[in-house]
Amino acid sequence: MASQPPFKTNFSSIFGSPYSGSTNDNNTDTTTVHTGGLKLPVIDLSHLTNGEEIERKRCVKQMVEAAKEWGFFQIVNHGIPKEVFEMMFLEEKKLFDRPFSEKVRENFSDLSKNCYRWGNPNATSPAQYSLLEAFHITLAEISCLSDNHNNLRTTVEMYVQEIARVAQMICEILVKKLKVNSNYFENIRELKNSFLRLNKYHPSVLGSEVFGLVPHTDTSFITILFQDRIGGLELKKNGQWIRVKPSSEALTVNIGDMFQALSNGLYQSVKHRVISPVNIERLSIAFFVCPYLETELECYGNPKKYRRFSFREYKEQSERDVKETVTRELKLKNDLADATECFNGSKVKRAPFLFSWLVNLPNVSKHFQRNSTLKVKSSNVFLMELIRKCLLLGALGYRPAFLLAETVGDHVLREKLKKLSLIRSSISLEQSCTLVTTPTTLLEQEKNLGTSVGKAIDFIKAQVSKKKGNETEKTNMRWRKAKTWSPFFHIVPERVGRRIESAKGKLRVGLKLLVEEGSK
Ligand SMILES: O=C(O)CCC(=O)C(=O)O
Ligand SMILES: [Fe+2]
Repeated sequence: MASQPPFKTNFSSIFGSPYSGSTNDNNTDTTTVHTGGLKLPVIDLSHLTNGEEIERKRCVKQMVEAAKEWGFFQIVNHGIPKEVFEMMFLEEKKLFDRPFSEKVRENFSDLSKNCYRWGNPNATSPAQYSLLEAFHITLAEISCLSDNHNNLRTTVEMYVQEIARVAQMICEILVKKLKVNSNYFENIRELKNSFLRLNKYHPSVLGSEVFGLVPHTDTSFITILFQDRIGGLELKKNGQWIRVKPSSEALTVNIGDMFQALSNGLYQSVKHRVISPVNIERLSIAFFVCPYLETELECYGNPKKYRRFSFREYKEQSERDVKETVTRELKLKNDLADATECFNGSKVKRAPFLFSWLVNLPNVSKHFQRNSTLKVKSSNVFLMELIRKCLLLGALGYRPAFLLAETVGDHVLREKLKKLSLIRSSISLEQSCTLVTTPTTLLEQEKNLGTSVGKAIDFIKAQVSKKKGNETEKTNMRWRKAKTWSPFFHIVPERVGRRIESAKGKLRVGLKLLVEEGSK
């Protein structure tokens, strides 16, 4: 019986069939992986136990620096025998090889209901879909693993024993630097909310825009990952995705949201993702050190970036974030469909030229991306145009511009539109507008209109400045900000995919909300 989840069918039922590898999302950002020059810190843990005091101190310093600078590091000589990993992988394989119909069954291996996850049923775009299946086993559940799978239980117990020892060492070092209450890590093996995640990534069959695991941060204090030799894990540093080299000797450690909060942002919970392997499967095992639900986290440092909050509170907030994002996403999709429909056909004839340009923008962008003979550098150029025109149209009082701003999804833009629309300009672009449909003619006409658009924008800027008195500089600054704003990271609701699975939200969003609510 087939063990693999029905990814293709599921994917097609969400996004339509057959999947062509091209979507309306400009958000996948899968191509910008840079590896040259940057090397993930590798920390030799043997210095902690065997080394001289000076070596021990150097090792501690390296780890703390890595947590601050990278939020990621690799550890070698951790003392876990390689047989432990081999046995764990064997059990993991056996588990994933069980028939799919069994794995989805409630109480499979006496595990809890949501322990087996695959794909992402809540994805609203292919870029939110993860081509993986995973078992999520909390420490509390290990002892419940059924006797029928005794090997699994004993192997998992052994693995957790070993990995928790290493986690204990790392957490103690990291927390010591913070001068906060270190009770959080008294006995990691007893933190029943901590969990193992067994991941199996399937070869990319749904197109290059679909991730193995969508970009996310971990909710944990720290996560320790063991992976096979296939690779695919990438982390984000200075705006670039960097590949983490797999190694059978090294474990990869990353800082999670809880340590970022505890350290008042000193340690970084860094965004990471997995690119689907090509023609091969990939296995990994992640151990997440998490507090008890009722544990209250208080950050170190002044001024405090985050108020005191419990882990439960954080998780619940995150779940709300996820729900809202999904609802918002679906609403935006419908809005865009409405807007497109509205401006297709006869109605479009009455629409101003710029608006039809806007509606066609995603297609235009794709067209030029594919056609290298045209001198358009990237879809960024088009998206910046989209923003500029949204602003302009909003300023001229066209309500649909709000819809498109919503679709772009950036609050700076929306706020700007709200303000600008109060100042009705007398400029009418409609006079010079004719309906256009093809990307080339659109661009040509846009070029012809270039100067008047520029003038209109200048006029609006002047109006805004006048209205705000001597706030011209401020306005210009906001304007520059809107112009340099990168749309990619706002369009991707990265919270949705992985976070739905793990019921967690974006630290930036989740904790910011907490701060705001708590700033009394
Ligand atoms: O499998 C990997 O390389 C990363 C897994 C991961 O990030 C996770 O499970 O949160
Ligand atoms: Fe992760």
